[in-house]
Amino acid sequence: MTTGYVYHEIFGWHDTGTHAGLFPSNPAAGLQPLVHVENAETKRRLHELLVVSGLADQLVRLAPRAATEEEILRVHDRAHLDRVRAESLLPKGGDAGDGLSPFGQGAYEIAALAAGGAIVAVDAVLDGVVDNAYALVRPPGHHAEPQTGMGFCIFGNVAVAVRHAMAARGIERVAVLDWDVHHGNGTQKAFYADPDVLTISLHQDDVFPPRSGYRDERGEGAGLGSAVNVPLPAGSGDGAYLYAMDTVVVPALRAFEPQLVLVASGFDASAMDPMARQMVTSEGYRALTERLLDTAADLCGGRVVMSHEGGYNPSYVPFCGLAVIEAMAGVRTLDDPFLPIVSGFAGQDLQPHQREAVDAARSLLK
Ligand SMILES: O=C(CCC1CCCC1)NO
Ligand SMILES: [Zn+2]
Repeated sequence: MTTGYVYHEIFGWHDTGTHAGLFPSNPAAGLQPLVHVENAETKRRLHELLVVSGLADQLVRLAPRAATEEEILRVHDRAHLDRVRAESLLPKGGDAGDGLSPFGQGAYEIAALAAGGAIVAVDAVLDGVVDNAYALVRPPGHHAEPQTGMGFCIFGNVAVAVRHAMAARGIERVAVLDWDVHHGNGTQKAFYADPDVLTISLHQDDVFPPRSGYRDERGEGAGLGSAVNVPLPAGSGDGAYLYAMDTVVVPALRAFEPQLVLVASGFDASAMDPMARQMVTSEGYRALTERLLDTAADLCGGRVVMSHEGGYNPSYVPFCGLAVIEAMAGVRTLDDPFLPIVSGFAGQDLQPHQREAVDAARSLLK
């Protein structure tokens, strides 16, 4: 398989500041300065592992381009775009819209490059330059809604790429699988009434955004049934995620018959992530990817594009990302040194309450 790879060092220059958004430094309250949890390090280390492992040499490097205003406005309101661009001109930047997502000067251009990076990956797959592609972009996008950024996301990178595939490339049916541990609310909202875009989100139940991603969020109007949510209990590991993949995601994709599949690929469901409480291992992510690629091979010539979202452990995200991109390229390089530890955690296999949660989601499939 030929796999495209989008990355640019400037993604590491997106400045999210020295406080965690939620807890700005406040000496009187005992809050010391803290590098924002969404920082460059984790993505940079994934990129460097791809290079050092030799996998990067087996990928087709794709240069990102900036998404145009027109492309961003297919998803977002003019007011949101203009506000981000205006605050991005300020020496101390601004915030994506929820007060938790600070950005520095120049953030507009970097966020436009992230969305454009997802577009470039889609074009390379649709043009047959590569079979599939991974866009290691930053800032992430899946929480950004049409009117506002949210949860460290400025523009909906995946949503912008979906709209590009449909409006500019004539694709009629697109499926989005979001396996970031947090609900893909932004992507869901962009297409909630659209029967031609299937959004599927696997996420830890009720973590972020608060009270979002419940099973009964299934779409509206003509889009009813085109949103699928699989909230998983805290502690869900490889067994639960693969059961959800096999019994909900794959059947939903087969019923929808997409012409293109995008993945909002976050690694914060991993066993070592600070921002949630799941237990997925690198081999779990590899297996999820292999199942998705097998399904996409049957449905849409294997056309799969992944766009990077969350994932905050700088030691483990690199090995999770390596496993996914190895599966996409059909090669193996370095073993995950953490695997013996995390795969040994009790509860990696499917637990009864996790089976119940997945079965409840499956019962709502149309
Ligand atoms: O990884 C993320 C960011 C989640 C955080 C945003 C504010 C608190 C939790 N979203 O996918
Ligand atoms: Zn996340």
